[in-house]
Amino acid sequence: MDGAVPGFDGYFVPIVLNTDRSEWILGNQIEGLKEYGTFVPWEETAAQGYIILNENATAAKLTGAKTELEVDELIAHIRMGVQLMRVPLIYIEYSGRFGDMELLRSARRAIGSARLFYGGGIDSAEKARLAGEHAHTVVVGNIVYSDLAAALSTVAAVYK
Ligand SMILES: CC(C)=CCC/C(C)=C/CC/C(C)=C/CC/C(C)=C/CC/C(C)=C/CC/C(C)=C/CC/C(C)=C/COP(=O)(O)OP(=O)(O)O
Ligand SMILES: O=P(O)(O)OC[C@@H](O)CO
Repeated sequence: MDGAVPGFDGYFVPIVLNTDRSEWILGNQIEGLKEYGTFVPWEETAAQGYIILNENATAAKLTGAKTELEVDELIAHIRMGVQLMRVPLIYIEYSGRFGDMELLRSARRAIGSARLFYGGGIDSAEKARLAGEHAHTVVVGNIVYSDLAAALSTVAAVYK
């Protein structure tokens, strides 16, 4: 619940789409809303359909995510989020390693009117460029702490 800090431009609330553990689909979110619901800036807040595809990521272990998704399963998860749950964005999460760009390409084809976010293993401009070919938004994580220059180089690679 550390993210409930006022003053940011926006807030994303993740809903893990590829887990059977209900606390990561709605349980923790409801607990959060019980505590902070009155203060949430709804105009700047959106749900995020969160699909975790690296089995070694902390988030995958914590949530018991089913990370081995075939293309048709991935597309079904995206449609569940975008078409049935109406989330405005899907986050393909590979935190800790660079992901499968063919899967990302398939995700983009299925995304409809939602936005596609990608995160995981972006440590160079080239990897950012590859992910940016399919994702609307590329998220940079650990490289910010280990190599700031490389992290900054990703910006121009995506916004070209
Ligand atoms: C009042 C105010 C300003 C509010 C703004 C915030 C807001 C909208 C609050 C509303 C209340 C609410 C709904 C809160 C959400 C509560 C909550 C905790 C929901 C669960 C979120 C969720 C489903 C998360 C799943 C993903 C997950 C478990 C991520 C963990 C990430 C993690 C531990 C990463 C570690 O990364 P790292 O150390 O780099 O390791 P890896 O390399 O292995 O990734
Ligand atoms: O640390 P990395 O592997 O860049 O991952 C970033 C992001 O996907 C975390 O949500």
